[in-house]
Amino acid sequence: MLSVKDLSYTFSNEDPSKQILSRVSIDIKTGEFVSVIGTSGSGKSTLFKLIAGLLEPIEGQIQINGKQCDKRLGKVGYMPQKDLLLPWRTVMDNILLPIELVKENKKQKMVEIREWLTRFGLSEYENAYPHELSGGMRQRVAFLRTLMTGRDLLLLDEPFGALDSMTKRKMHSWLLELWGELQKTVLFITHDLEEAILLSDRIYLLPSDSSQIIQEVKINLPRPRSSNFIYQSEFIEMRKELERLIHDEG
Ligand SMILES: Nc1ncnc2c1ncn2[C@@H]1O[C@H](COP(=O)(O)OP(=O)(O)OP(=O)(O)O)[C@@H](O)[C@H]1O
Repeated sequence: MLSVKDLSYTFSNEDPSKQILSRVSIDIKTGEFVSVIGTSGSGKSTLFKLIAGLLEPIEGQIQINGKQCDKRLGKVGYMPQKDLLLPWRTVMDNILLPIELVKENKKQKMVEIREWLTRFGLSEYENAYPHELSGGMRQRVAFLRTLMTGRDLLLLDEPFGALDSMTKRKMHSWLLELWGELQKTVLFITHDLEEAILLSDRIYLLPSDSSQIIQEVKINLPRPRSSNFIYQSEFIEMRKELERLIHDEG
């Protein structure tokens, strides 16, 4: 579904040697859930912006569905780190944004969105404004807006980073159930190792120094998983292994 090959990027035109990403390669198969972890500033969000088409690489290729994709904007569902809900638009109008952009039939989509809002426990908030929502609710609205792009590949940039641990656990169960049902392909940024192991089929570890290579870890743990899975010995072993890798990398 997604193939990134030898991707390099720098924000500095004066000093091209100051690369944020250097020859990064990743592959995501259809239906996979893959996380990207790495220290702050290692270039995770930059990688997502490159895949989404908001930035252009200085080197390397990005293929979506087997095709080299130079015009990538709108080809993937992208949920940025900040939820970016427009404060002057209601929940419904925020979710309708991607539909307005491609000039689809809004009335038809509203019926579908109302069904999703009910499933997301937000049916009473259709006409609420973002400031009236809790953090978890805002993330669900932002996720629903990403879903409404209709894209099969979703890039989720640290969607639960700002949530308290109880809400986060609820959101994990919610996302695991939804992912199982929707059969979307997900690329997910997180700083939380437990979250990465619980949700993912594989994890990419982005190096803090762009001269080093990206590492890949397979999460060979059975599915379906629930949020209680984190207490099982195989999960704890996996976490130890990941911590060892991160420690060695540092
Ligand atoms: N628009 C920009 N102009 C210049 N430098 C930038 C810009 N955006 C990001 N950077 C720099 O690029 C590097 C990578 O940033 P990026 O946001 O991709 O990191 P990240 O791994 O997602 O970090 P975090 O985990 O803190 O979100 C950082 O050093 C950052 O300061």
